[in-house]
Amino acid sequence: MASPSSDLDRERRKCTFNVAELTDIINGGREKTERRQYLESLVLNEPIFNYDDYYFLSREEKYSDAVKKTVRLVQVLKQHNIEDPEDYQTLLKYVLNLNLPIALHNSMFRPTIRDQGTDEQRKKWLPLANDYKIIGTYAQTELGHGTFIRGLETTSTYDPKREEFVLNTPTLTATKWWPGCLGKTSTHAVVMAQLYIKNQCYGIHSFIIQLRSLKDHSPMPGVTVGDIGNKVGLETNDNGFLAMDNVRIPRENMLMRHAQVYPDGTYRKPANSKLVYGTMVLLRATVVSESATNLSKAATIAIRYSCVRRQTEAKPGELEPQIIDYVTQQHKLVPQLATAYAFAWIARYMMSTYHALHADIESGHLGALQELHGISSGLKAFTAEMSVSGIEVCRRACGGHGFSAASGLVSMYKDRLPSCTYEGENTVLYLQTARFLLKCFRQPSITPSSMSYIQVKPLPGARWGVKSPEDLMKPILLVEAFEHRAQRTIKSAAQFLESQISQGLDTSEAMNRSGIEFVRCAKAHCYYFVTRNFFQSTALLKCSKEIKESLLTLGVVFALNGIADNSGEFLEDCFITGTQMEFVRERILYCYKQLRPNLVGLVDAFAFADQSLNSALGAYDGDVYNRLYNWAKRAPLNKTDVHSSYHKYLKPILKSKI
Ligand SMILES: CCCCCCCC/C=C\CCCC(=O)SCCNC(=O)CCNC(=O)[C@H](O)C(C)(C)COP(=O)(O)OP(=O)(O)OC[C@H]1O[C@@H](n2cnc3c(N)ncnc32)[C@H](O)[C@@H]1OP(=O)(O)O
Ligand SMILES: Cc1cc2nc3c(=O)[nH]c(=O)nc-3n(C[C@H](O)[C@H](O)[C@H](O)COP(=O)(O)OP(=O)(O)OC[C@H]3O[C@@H](n4cnc5c(N)ncnc54)[C@H](O)[C@@H]3O)c2cc1C
Repeated sequence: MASPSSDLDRERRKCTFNVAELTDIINGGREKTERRQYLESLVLNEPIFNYDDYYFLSREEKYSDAVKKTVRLVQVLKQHNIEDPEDYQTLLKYVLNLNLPIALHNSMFRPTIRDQGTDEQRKKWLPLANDYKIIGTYAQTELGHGTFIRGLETTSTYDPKREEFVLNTPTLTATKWWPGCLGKTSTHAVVMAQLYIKNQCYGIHSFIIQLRSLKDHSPMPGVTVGDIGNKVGLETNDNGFLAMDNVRIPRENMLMRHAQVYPDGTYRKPANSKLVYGTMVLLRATVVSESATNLSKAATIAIRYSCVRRQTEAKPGELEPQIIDYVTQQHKLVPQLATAYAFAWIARYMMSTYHALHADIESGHLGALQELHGISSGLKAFTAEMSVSGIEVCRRACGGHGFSAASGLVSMYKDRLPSCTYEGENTVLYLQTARFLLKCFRQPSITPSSMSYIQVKPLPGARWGVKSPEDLMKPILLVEAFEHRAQRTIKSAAQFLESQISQGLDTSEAMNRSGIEFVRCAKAHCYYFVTRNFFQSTALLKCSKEIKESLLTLGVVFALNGIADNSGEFLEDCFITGTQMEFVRERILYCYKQLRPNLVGLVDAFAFADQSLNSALGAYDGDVYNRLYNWAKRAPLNKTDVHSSYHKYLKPILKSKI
């Protein structure tokens, strides 16, 4: 048997490009790489951030361990004056392999105060939050409602006499349920509640509530709070419940940047009622980036392992091939790698679009709200869905060892799975994007330039200009196929809706009946958007010819697999012919062959620290079998040669039989 490490060494020698150059591209430049390395150096050598036995811990131990790590992380950040949120995100993404029990504090609580608080409120709360003197969460979802926010039942009633709001959980279904970090960690929460003034309801607004005493962490009077119990993954997080019984807060605790309640109870409504949903939009954009990072990790583990793992001698006596050399294995893993790169590029686009449109919104250009919502909803759903399914493909591609916790892929899958549900259930978000696409289809004036393609009506007899398999290496033709599919499905969804309305259905029922068409066109739009962005971004890169070639080939794999996996949608209007579909399959194989020498280089370029992968299968040195063996020996069941259950239960029956 060949040595696993020599297998990876050989793979690395075969790589045609400079891996460090690609790492810089992925990170966004040399300076960013150096910053990342500096941040890594601050934590990687600290024993507290060791994850070696993490997979053996119980849920409670995992939570407790995560709190310990969180506190140390906060100390490190303070010690080195690290305040830039980007640095914090870099640490979480590339270095620390866990969901912190302060995730919501940084990803939602602080941003909500920043975006929805007045200048005075920011001045009061942000220094406390930035310094972790208080820890907050975002409590919106209730037992009875998550998707339909307008249906939330928690009430916040203004008492003008005392200039206070009184918060209540009027029914069981009004109990806040699911908010991350709520159960045991947070001292404060932004609570979304229906605002009542003089018996009139003004809809959902945000209020800052103190949940726990800052002296001893016990729940505040009127507050019932706790953990909701075990769920799929996210064991380090204390997703919680919250019920409030006449909890009084000062008037100043309503976040009043957009809507105001004056001392006498006069209400001033926001310029747009959706401004209160802003933090969710930010987090949806963040999910795109998280989906990219995690799929990159999964591809790194599975591809390194597949170069080390050997199985089934082709001819008697010959060395068994590396499993990566089976084309079926390549067909599992190369598309995941291509998707990881496509998502890394779209994540960058999403974040810069978020910042640009958010700045527009801040300066009063509220038209940007629907554009940002339209783009971010679909991309959140699309990337979460493909990333989660891609992680599972990677896990299965590792065979039996993919089933072991030591692979790192089991917990990754479980921790990412909820991203299809939280921050807007995926179907619900696709439907939101579809609404926006249809609006653009009908109203050129509101269509942003990034979506102007929607205005071009697809020609009924349009045919794909691909004449040979070589043509499939041309980005323009690949993008054209996705553009055509998106245009056609948007048009067809609009026609379907109109046909329902013309049959006499009211708008909401017609929309419901059109839902499947809506989701179809939203997915088609997202595939087009991501493919187009991949080729556009890659074309702009200033890099070596070898890197550009590899990236373009990955783009072709992403596009061609998208066509092959959704072939019906391209064939049904005869845009693509059966012969062209054969070209597609042929070219996919060709691309796998082209990429084969560079697969390890392409995953090494993500530059994940071993600690952040926490995988016996995916470590840089490829020493898979020693790692698996040593890890198993440390399993709690192996602490003694004879387990206590032998003495308690097994011994009597074993003896009685002889
Ligand atoms: C390295 C850092 C890592 C950080 C990682 C952190 C990990 C954290 C982990 C988990 C956190 C999870 C947190 C949460 O889950 S918080 C709760 C999230 N909840 C949701 O997302 C709920 C989803 N529901 C909604 O968003 C909405 O209710 C809705 C489905 C969009 C419908 O809203 P509503 O009923 O008010 O609206 P209408 O249907 O009446 O639509 C009216 C028009 O408004 C448009 N609209 C809706 N939302 C928005 C928006 N946000 N912005 C702009 N416009 C919006 C909607 O499309 C309609 O437009 P139209 O033109 O069609 O009339
Ligand atoms: C791990 C995790 C962490 C979370 N963290 C937080 C948090 O920090 N803070 C917070 O406030 N919340 C949080 N949530 C709640 C989360 O945001 C909601 O669960 C999510 O928005 C989905 O809402 P729901 O549970 O009401 O699902 P439902 O809406 O009940 O969805 C069930 C099904 O109904 C369908 N459906 C619902 N409405 C429609 C519709 N209009 N059209 C078509 N189909 C529809 C959905 O597609 C889905 O198939 C978290 C949830 C999870 C799982």
